Amino acid sequence: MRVEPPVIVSSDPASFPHSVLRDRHPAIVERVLRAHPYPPEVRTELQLLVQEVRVEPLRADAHDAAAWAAWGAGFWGQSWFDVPFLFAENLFYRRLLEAVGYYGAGAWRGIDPFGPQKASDAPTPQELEALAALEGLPEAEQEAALVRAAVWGNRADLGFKLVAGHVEQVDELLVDDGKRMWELVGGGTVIVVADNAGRELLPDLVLIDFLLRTGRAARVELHVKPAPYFVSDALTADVLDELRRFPAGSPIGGRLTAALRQGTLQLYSHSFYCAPLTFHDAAPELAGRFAAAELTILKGDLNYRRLVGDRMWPSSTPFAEVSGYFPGPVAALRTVKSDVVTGLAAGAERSLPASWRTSGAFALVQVRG
Ligand SMILES: O=P(O)(O)OC[C@@]1(O)O[C@H](CO)[C@@H](O)[C@@H]1O
Repeated sequence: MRVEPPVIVSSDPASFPHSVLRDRHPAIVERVLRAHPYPPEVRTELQLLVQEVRVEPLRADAHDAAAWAAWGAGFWGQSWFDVPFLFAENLFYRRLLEAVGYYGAGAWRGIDPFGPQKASDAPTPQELEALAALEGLPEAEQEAALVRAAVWGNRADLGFKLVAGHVEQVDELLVDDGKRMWELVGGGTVIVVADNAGRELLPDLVLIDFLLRTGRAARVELHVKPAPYFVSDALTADVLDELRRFPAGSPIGGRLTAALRQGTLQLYSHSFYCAPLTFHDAAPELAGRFAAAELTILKGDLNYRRLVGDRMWPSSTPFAEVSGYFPGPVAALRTVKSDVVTGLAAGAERSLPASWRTSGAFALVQVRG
């Protein structure tokens, strides 16, 4: 049994997690304050959240106060920088929703604090056309192109772009198990666990259309977040917005809409997706879905961290070993935007630039059958 490295915290001022809490979270709040003309009491709550030194629980009347009290047991009252990074980030987004009254009884209930930001980063008609044109290629070429579009689409993460500025266009896949991914699908159910809306969700939808129209999947479940999260993560409303972006008469848009109506494409969500947990702790209902699927495709950096555990693994730790517990075949498609990496060849990282784990210039397509 491999000894697990400790769970990542944010205490080292030179570390990536520290920069997320110190720089990214205040920048996110700043954007939220600009996005909507929130009333004074909301603006005050948001400013207090940014200034908070020690993690505080949700208000007692929150619908999920008890769950959060348990997840944070042992952490309440500690510095934001000293609690696990995954917990701190999740709590930040949950507390942000509390501050803006997302679950409250008032008039701002259900208003997505990140909605205007998502809308301003919508895919262009040219991006839609380029993806639609793939249909003219031989199927093997479509398979390869769709995996690449889906993995690089993961760079369209607004939380990341907020502080990353211009991303180096290195476009290097450090691991490419794409072919193996296609060998795993044979006409059953495929689950796609979505990450970001907009420019990431678009290639994901085109991939789903390919799975369904070629019979590689009889049924696809698209898992979305139950609430606004990590700025640009996709909700049901974002999927519907995205479908409306396909021009009238677009075959892909038409097929996807029909698939939703027929149930061959099903939208699904679970509170787990906004909880400070890894897939090791997925609820039985969710784990059962993964077990029954022919393949689960996990999109994005955060889902990768949830899959292998938010730990500073040596990068040569075998991916199959750390994902072996996942209840079914799994493919992780992810642009590398945080410290957690597994599955590289021994010594491979020696030739990479110092910033390779967080620059968004590298990506992974990793599969465990
Ligand atoms: O999951 P995604 O959208 O690919 O990325 C989420 C992200 O931007 O946020 C986290 C840090 O705050 C990291 O996991 C990653 O950098």
